[in-house]
Amino acid sequence: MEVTLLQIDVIFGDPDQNYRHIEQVFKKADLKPEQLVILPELWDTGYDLARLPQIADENGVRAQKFLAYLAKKYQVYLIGGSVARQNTATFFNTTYVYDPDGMKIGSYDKVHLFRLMREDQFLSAGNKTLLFDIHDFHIACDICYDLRFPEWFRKQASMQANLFVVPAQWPIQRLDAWKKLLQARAIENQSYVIGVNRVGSDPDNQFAGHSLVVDPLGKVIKELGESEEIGKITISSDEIIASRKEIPAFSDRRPELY
Ligand SMILES: O=C(O)CCC(=O)C(=O)O
Repeated sequence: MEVTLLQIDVIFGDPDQNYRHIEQVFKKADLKPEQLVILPELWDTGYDLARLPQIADENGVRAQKFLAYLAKKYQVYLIGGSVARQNTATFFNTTYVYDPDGMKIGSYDKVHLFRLMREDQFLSAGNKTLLFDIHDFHIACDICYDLRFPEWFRKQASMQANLFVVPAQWPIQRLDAWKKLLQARAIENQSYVIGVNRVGSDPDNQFAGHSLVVDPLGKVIKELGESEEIGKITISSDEIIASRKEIPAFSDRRPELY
């Protein structure tokens, strides 16, 4: 499966500009039909959480229309990073996923809220997994801070996930943790992990970039830099089968002891 990572900057609190920017990025991304395309976290508003009542997307209507249009126009599978979604008086950090006909595959609300960036004060947490098949991969959607919760990933792996996609706004001062956690989740679940981070800064943080693709052995097979960049890679489910055959860690578990 061919994958395109759209590592972009996000303009703080300005959805109109961010929508325009993404349209431009798609134009120059040289996308091929049936590819998987991935955006970063909160690409519409950034972390302007205090202004969510003014700028969040009511019921995600605008984002869903836009992402469906892009998926159909470019004939790609699209994991649409995440957007700030308003549901009456409540706000969520929500991923939408589309197929090449522009049909929605599903949505995911970020489950673990990141206190350091005040998500707990402004957002509500989701409580459901999102798993779906694209080509021969069983994909789980996670968002940024979810990466710190191995139990959550293991639960998805036990539901047959073998590719984890993690859109993020991960700050640069914890770049080491970003890379190591992506690798750890890949190794312990013998799965691919793809992290798509934003670049640039907002009033509180500078973001790390370094979007990463990690193979089921934990090897980094693609790493982007610290500027806007379009990353491309081909991944194969044969690698998952081979690594699980060589080291059958799933069947060697002793759940009765844990
Ligand atoms: O866990 C971290 O260090 C970063 C998490 C984060 O930035 C987020 O969830 O938005």
